[in-house]
Amino acid sequence: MNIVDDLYASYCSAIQALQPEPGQQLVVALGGGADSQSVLDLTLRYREQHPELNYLAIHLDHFFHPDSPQWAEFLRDYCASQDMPAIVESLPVDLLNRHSKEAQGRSARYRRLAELTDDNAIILLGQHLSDQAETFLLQLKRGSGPKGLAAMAAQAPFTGQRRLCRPLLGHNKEQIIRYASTREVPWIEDDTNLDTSIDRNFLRHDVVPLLRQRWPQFEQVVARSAKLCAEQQELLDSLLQNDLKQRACGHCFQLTQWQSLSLPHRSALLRAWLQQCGASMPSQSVMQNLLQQTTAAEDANIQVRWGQQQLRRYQNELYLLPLFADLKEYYQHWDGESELQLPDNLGSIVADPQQGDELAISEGTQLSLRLLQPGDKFRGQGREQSRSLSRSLGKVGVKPWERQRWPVLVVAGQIAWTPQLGVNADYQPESPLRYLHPVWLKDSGASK
Ligand SMILES: Nc1ncnc2c1ncn2[C@@H]1O[C@H](COP(=O)(O)OP(=O)(O)OP(=O)(O)O)[C@@H](O)[C@H]1O
Repeated sequence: MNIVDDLYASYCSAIQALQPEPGQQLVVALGGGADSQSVLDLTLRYREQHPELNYLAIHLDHFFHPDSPQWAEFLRDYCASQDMPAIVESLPVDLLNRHSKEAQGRSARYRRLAELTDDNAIILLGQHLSDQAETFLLQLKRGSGPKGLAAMAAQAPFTGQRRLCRPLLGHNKEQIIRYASTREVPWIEDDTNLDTSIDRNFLRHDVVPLLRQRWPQFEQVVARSAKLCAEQQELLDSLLQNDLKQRACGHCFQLTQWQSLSLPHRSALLRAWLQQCGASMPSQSVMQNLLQQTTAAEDANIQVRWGQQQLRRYQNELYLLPLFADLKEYYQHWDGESELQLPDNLGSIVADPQQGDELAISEGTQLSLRLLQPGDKFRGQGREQSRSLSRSLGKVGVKPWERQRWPVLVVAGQIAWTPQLGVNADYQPESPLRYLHPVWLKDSGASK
């Protein structure tokens, strides 16, 4: 089969595998290079036979190259000449030092692609066999396991019901160039792709050609390894599903019978849970630390942090939480009536005569809110003696990290009220004149 028919046959089977329904969006993510321009050309051919779908091309200009505005213009005109509906938009990226420019462009692009497309759109990307081999080698260089080495999937779920589809994944760069040249498809040559200080370009220009010289099938063979890794990962994920269902409940994870599992089993379960929660993956060393801590005694005070999240343990459960702000100094006056917004997603304090505890105050006294401090004492109603407020909260099941962020209402310098425990029996207002009814409205997620 010649390359023009061969590529089209692969394209058609990739799309058919997704069984698009009439009216469904087929979106070409257009970079402007030979790869995505070929995908666009294949899509135009497919449209002739399948007018029942909705077609769209999207190009997002990150201004990474001085010529990029001209490229955007060229792509807009080219799509118009082919009668292809197109969105060509600027998407500048605020570059952070931690990640490569390309990676940051990609994640900004994916976010915007999700916003610009229907919830069940099929988004077509131009990545091919040579990209796959490079991705595999990049993952190898990072020391990844099967999940990373699985590289790119021919089709993968994306946000909502959307799917990502890479119809060129079975063909290498030369074949795509041959296709584009034969079909007289114009494309943009980005000279930054020649910069071998970028890891991917180094592999593309200096490493893979050498490997192919010796082993002409190198890219195909690497793609097979990637596929095997993907299959292993899929199998592992399905084997873990049952156990995960029993252990995981949202952002909480049961450690019951934890010691009876092997170390790799524990590690795979924790990773699967974190992924299910949408958390960023911890590094190998953070993972090791976490595994060590989860096998410590049940009352061990586990606290493992990475990125913007932390894991804490309470009894036999692990909790995935955001990092908390330091609120030791937090102090806020309250008029006793209007809603008082607490910081760091802690919700608010309101007055609610239907639900609030009845707290007597004298006219003109100062009310203020702060968070629990070490040494705070509290005497429950009917109790003979005051005791540590933190311990009293612990007795009613408030978790240690919640206690550190627990609101306390102070009236004329005395702890008068705190959620869950109510009015402090040691608090004695002079000539009480009115009643407050404080209630804590927690934000969801504030004290999971
Ligand atoms: N600026 C962009 N706007 C929209 N989609 C893009 C853009 N850049 C790349 N893409 C899509 O993401 C895929 C992978 O990105 P990558 O950076 O590897 O592209 P590339 O190989 O440089 O671009 P091309 O496929 O256009 O040759 C591309 O094949 C294309 O489908």
